[in-house]
Order: sequence, then structure tokens, then C-alpha cells
Amino acid sequence: MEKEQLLEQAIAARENAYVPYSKFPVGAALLTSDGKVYLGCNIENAGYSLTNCAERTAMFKAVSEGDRTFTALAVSADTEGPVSPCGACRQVLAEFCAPDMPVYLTNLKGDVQDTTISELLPGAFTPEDLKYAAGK
Ligand SMILES: O=c1ccn([C@H]2C[C@H](O)[C@@H](CO)O2)c(=O)[nH]1
Ligand SMILES: [Zn+2]
Repeated sequence: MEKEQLLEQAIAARENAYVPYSKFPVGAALLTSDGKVYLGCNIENAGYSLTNCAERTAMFKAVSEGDRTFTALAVSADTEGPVSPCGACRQVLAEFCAPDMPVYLTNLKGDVQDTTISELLPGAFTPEDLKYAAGK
């Protein structure tokens, strides 16, 4: 799967966004090691804090279908520069994705920022951090 194809899919995934409150559609495309792509969009709620971001929608779809091995993620929104994933999504991504996994952030103007999971959330709290206390 080419980076460009994944970016295209993230842009297309915005079409299903449910965004009556923010009117800010976001799309995500999460690539598995098997070459499967899970799409995600943001899904808002009248109880605003219950909103689910595009990145977490894609991740939760994949995990709920039994896929946990990921090789790349693309995210798209209509932002001035490449879209910046929120803190909650950065933490959820760090749970399942390798620190060096590529993440492609884009906007509708074609700006692309290549980054990684660990660049998005340096020092993430991970499953490893739970092992010290568990081993006492
Ligand atoms: O990376 C991001 C940033 C924001 N949002 C959503 C949450 C909310 O629905 C809207 C405005 O914050 O955009 C995402 O889905 N992903
Ligand atoms: Zn988010």
C-alpha cells in the first residue's frame, strides 16, 4: 500500500463524518500488516464530550475485528497545515502501534507531514509501564 493511496483513503473517509456541531470532518485510514485498511471518521454527539475522533474510530474498528498489527496511519482534515491528532488519540495509538510506525498527516491543500507514533507522543504511558508494579 502506497503512502499516497492511504492519504487518499483518509481524505475519502471524511465523507461519513457525523459533525453537526463542529462541522469539521476528519478522516483516518489505518493500514494493517496484512494490507487491510480500516477507515475512520469523527462521530459527534449532542453530549459533546462523547465525540469519537476519526483516528480512534479506525483503531477501535480494527481491534474489534481482531486486527492489532498496524504499519501506517493517514489522517486528513481541512486545516491550514497538516491536521494534528488530539492527545486522546495519540495515547490510544501508542497502545497498539510501534513507536516508529509512520503517521501521515495531511490537509485538503496537499500539505503532508510525515511523523511517527513516538514523535506524536514522546514518553507515552504504555503497557510496559504497568509491568513493574505487577511484578512486585
Ligand atoms: O485529529 C483530530 C482532531 C479533531 N477531530 C475531531 C473531533 C471533533 O469531532 C472535531 C473538532 O475537534 O474534530 C478528529 O477526529 N481528529
Ligand atoms: Zn482525537
